[in-house]
Formats: sequence, C-alpha cells, structure tokens
Amino acid sequence: MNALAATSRNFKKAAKLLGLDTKLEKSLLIPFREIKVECTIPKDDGTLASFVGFRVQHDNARGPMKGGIRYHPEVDPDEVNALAQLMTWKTAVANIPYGGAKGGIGCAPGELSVSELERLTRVFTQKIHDLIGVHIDVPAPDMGTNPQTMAWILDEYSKFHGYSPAVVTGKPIDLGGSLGRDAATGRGVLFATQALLEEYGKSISDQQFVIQGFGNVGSWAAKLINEFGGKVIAVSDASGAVKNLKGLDIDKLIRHALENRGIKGFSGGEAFDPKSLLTEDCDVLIPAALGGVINRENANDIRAKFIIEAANHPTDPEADEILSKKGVIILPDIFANSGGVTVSYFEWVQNIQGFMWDEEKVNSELKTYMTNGFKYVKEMCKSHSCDLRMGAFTLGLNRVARATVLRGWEA
Ligand SMILES: NC(=O)C1=CN([C@@H]2O[C@H](COP(=O)(O)OP(=O)(O)OC[C@H]3O[C@@H](n4cnc5c(N)ncnc54)[C@H](O)[C@@H]3O)[C@@H](O)[C@H]2O)C=CC1
Ligand SMILES: O=C(O)CCC(=O)C(=O)O
Repeated sequence: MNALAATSRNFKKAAKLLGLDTKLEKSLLIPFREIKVECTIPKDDGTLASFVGFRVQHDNARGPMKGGIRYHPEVDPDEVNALAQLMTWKTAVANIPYGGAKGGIGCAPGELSVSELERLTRVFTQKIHDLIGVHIDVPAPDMGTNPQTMAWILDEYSKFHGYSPAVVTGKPIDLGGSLGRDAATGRGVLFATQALLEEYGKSISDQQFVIQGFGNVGSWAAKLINEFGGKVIAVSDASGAVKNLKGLDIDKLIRHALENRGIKGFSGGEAFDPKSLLTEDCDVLIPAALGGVINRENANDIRAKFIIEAANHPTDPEADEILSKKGVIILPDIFANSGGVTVSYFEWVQNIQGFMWDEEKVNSELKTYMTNGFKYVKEMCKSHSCDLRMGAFTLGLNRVARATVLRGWEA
C-alpha cells in the first residue's frame, strides 16, 4: 500500500472513532498547498542536471506549517503528501503550535558532491522562498539532509527576506541552532520507549533492541538506549547489517559508520543479510529508516514484542492488523518520533526570543512533552477503546479539528 493510501486509511479510521463531520473530515484531508519545482544545477563536470523538488503544506489551523526536507531517490509526490499529513497530526499530538508540511528532492545525496548539494539546495530555496517563512512554513532536516543543508536554506532565504534564523530549524549551533536538536529525535524515542515499557513493568535495561537505520535518528536512539543499559543486538543501514548477541559497542559502531560512510565492515559483530533484520529475535524493534518496511510480507515473521516507530510510517495498515492479532505493541510514529519536531519548536522559540537555552533545559522540557504526550495518547486509547496508533491519531485529529472549527474554517 502506498504511503498516502496508508496514512489516509489511518486518518479515516480515527475520524470515524471521533464521529467527525464528513465535510470537516474532507477539508482536513486535502492539503493546503502542494508545490512542485524543477531544480536544474550545473554539476562539477560542467554538465547540467535536473531534479524535481516538492513541498507539501498540509494544514496550518494550529500555527505555521512545520516539517523536514528529505533528499532521497524515492521521494515522490504521494510520499511527501503522506509525510506532510503525518506532520499535522504529529505536531498536534506533541501539542506544539504548528501545522504540518514536508518537502523533498528526488536525488541520491551520496552521489552528489558537497558543492552540488549546496547548489541544489540554493536553487530549491530560490523556487520556494516566497512560500515558506518564520510564521508560514518552517523546514528542518529529514533523511539525507542535515544542519549544513539548513544553513544553506537560511542563507539563501535571507538574501530575499533579510537575516531570518527562525525560517529553518535543525541549524548548526553557530547559526542559532538549538543545543540538543541533533539528538532530539533519538532522545524522544528513548523517553517514549521508557514510558511504554514502564506500562508493562519493564525497563530499557532488561530489553534487547534491534534497530533499522543508523543515521541521525537510529544512531542517537542506539547510543542513548545503550547508555540506559539496553542491549542493542543488531543494526542495519543502507550499507549492510551487523549483529552481536552480547550487545554491540555503539560508540565504536558510530565511529566506524562516520569513517566508512556506513556500518559495513564493522569488526565488533557478525555481518548478516539486512533483509532479515526486521525479523531478528528481540524484545524491541526500532525501524529508523524508510517507510512501509513492515508490511504483509514480513509482519507474520516479526518476533519483537514492541515496535517503536522512529521512522515515519514504517508500518503498513495491513501489517498493523497482523501484528495486533499477534499481540505486538506498536508505539506509532506521530508520537514516538515527535522529539525532533518538539526540539525544533524549542529552537524556533529561542530564535524568536533571541535567547539560548542550555542543553539540560532542552532535554528536560523534551522529557516533559514526551511524558505528557504518552499520557494523553493513553487517555484517548481508553476513551475510544483503541490501540496506540488510533489513540495518537484521534488525539491529533481532535486538536486540529477544534482549531479549525474555532477559526471558522469548517466547510
Ligand atoms: N531527523 C529527524 O529529526 C527526524 C527523522 N524522522 C524519520 O526517521 C527516519 C530516519 O531519518 P534520519 O535518521 O534523519 O535520516 P538519515 O539520512 O540521517 O539516516 C537514514 C539512515 O537510514 C539508512 N537506510 C537507508 N535505506 C535503508 C535500508 N534500505 N535499510 C536499512 N537502512 C537504510 C541509511 O543508511 C541511514 O543510516 C526517517 O523516516 C525520517 O523521516 C522522524 C522524525 C524526525
Ligand atoms: O523538526 C522538524 O521540524 C521536522 C522533523 C520531521 O520532519 C519529522 O518529524 O518527521
């Protein structure tokens, strides 16, 4: 099932649970604005290369639209649309004053030089600069992008609008980035996992973890889980997979991945076929890479008791049904990975205030938001007798629907 069909199916299920008016349901589903731009750049060898860039602005009832920009060969309009919609529900679940958006460029960032990436980012920004803004739509990093990408967007945007650090988040600290943003999605995953395990009388330190993806989110989640005594027994990325039943040395693995552009060749464990990673025997499975990886093909073979969705939409609705029958507990993306956008919000607030928080304050505020988020999701599960995904969707939808009606926008 494609990403948009899957997200819309979850949306409709939640709308039904809430008894949402059908006209309101329709207006919440349709994106506010979809942008598609051609980005042509000279390559380092002098030839021209053309790419297609997207920004989907899904909803702004609760505030400026917010969401990352992804550089990946599989970026397509349907996927960006689904990711933008998820951002709307995610910011509402996190209870931060934003709507949702997402962007992306169909490209393979690993095959472009740094100067080609810079030119591509600047051309993309030139094409969308009048449609984003501090109080309109605030991009951030996602797969294949990083603080340097945000610095280029900030600089290009500022040429048109004056110096505007709050137009992007996830920036380098030297340009007004927030302490703790780099680790925030992984740290949020840690806090979310702690809250969930506590419900079942368990803790991080008595669980074995398997993680798919070892980029920003996966590596920070692994590092922090490890620091809290959790044993990470297998990890994969685009280059390969490695396991060690005694527990991988995460700090060494991070160093290896940085030096070798991936985990392949790590000597502290046994290499294996990444295709079997998701079905490895473990307590907690953390998908932290691509969407749609848990589907009807592999759901029956999953052996984890808990799935923490660090990636966006890693689980297809068909897999959701199979896993639910098997008794697997899934902590959904729109709550589990909301630590990133929550600290992006703190960054935006700091930029607007012209004041910098220390890292301890960022991390402790994040813990409060994640703990409260879990409590509210559980309350929705109780009042609608539903699973955690529907608990999170009904929580998010309800908040967006209330803001929409209050603003007099209902159809
Ligand atoms: N960066 C952030 O703050 C947030 C990211 N996310 C989501 O988390 C996921 C990961 O994002 P980032 O860590 O930022 O991206 P990243 O670009 O830093 O890392 C992506 C990782 O996935 C790996 N990967 C790619 N294809 C793979 C495959 N077929 N099998 C296994 N691994 C594969 C890459 O090798 C890399 O290790 C995405 O779904 C993203 O949307 C969600 C919330 C916030
Ligand atoms: O930090 C942000 O604004 C957005 C992060 C993001 O793209 C996501 O949560 O999927």
